[in-house]
Amino acid sequence: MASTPIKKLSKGIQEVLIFNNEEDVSVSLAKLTSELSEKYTNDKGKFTVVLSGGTLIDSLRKLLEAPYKDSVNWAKWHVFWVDERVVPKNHPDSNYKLAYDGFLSKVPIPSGQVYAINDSLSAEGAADDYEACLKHLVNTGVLELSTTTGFPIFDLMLLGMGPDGHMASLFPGHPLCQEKHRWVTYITNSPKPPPVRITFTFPVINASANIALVITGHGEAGAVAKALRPDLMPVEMVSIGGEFTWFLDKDAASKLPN
Ligand SMILES: O=C(O)[C@H](O)[C@@H](O)[C@H](O)[C@H](O)COP(=O)(O)O
Repeated sequence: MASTPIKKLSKGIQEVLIFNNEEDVSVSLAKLTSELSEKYTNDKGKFTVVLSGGTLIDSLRKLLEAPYKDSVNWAKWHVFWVDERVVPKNHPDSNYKLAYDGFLSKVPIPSGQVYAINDSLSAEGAADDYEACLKHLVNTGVLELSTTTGFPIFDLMLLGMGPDGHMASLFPGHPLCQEKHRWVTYITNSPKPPPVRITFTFPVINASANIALVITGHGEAGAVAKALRPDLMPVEMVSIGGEFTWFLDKDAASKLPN
């Protein structure tokens, strides 16, 4: 049974659906995911899905119930992680373990189509290895590349956002947010523990065909309000082909972070 949003907003091309409670979010997320699974499976014979950690996995629980558990064509799913903590796969901090225990162990996705990180490598090695895995999957036809950007296109990314506004392991103000070339990179000083992680970069996130950003609970309310503030200042609407440089004195810049 689908649940109806109590409110709809839009932010540019992004649609924002607000539900009465987390249960309704979960119901609606299952419906969207199963519809996209059917569409991509029918069109291309496969469905590439990217998971995050956090509360997202629990929000996927309705997919484990009727009608989805038996109607979704799980054999066509290919599962990836937008970010992963560099810990053994059986460690309590592992996003793989979180997803396996709460979701993947309960549906018949072939194990060869679940792409966990190599947990025997360093962060740098694991990021290189995961990027090589994605490139191999491009060569075997599981993933396609965007003809405009050259980055891999995933059918659906299921993402969360932290109270500080981070998504994947891309934290506000961190230089990794500026990465333009790598598909997968690593961080050794994540503000959210554990500190050592690998993460997809923004160009890969931006190449995805669909993103469901799932945010529930009071903890993230401040970050949501900041990200969705309705009023763009006129200066934020300027978009030019050449360079646009701000010249500020220290007083004018005094309320900026750092
Ligand atoms: O490995 C991680 O830390 C997660 O992938 C992370 O990016 C998560 O998606 C957000 O922190 C939101 O987490 P919550 O849903 O628990 O707020």
